[in-house]
Amino acid sequence: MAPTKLTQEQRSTLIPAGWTLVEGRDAIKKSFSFKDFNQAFSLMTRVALVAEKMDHHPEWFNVYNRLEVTLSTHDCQGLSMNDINMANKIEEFVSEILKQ
Ligand SMILES: C[C@H](O)[C@H](O)[C@H]1CNC2=NC(N)=NC(=O)C2=N1
Repeated sequence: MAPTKLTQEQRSTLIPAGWTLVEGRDAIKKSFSFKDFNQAFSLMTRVALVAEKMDHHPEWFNVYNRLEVTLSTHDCQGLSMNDINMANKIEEFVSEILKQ
């Protein structure tokens, strides 16, 4: 089924901590900072595998230990539950990596 845009109610309750709305488009973003490139790329490889499984892909920009992630759903031109699910998955991986 095609994804649908989140309602205001869903936006206010489901967007995880630290994710902010992007200006000028219906998307959320968050910046992460790791110890080194190895940690940043470790997150990216984990996310890449999940993205393929979910058929939902992040936009991201990486420089060494820093990663900026933007989530939005092209199929509905805005935020959908796929973005919430992906953001939660990213948070889970980040906390695993930061524990190491
Ligand atoms: C054809 C394919 O299933 C779609 O284009 C998928 C792939 N990955 C996707 N990723 C994102 N972020 N949004 C989408 O709408 C999307 N759609």
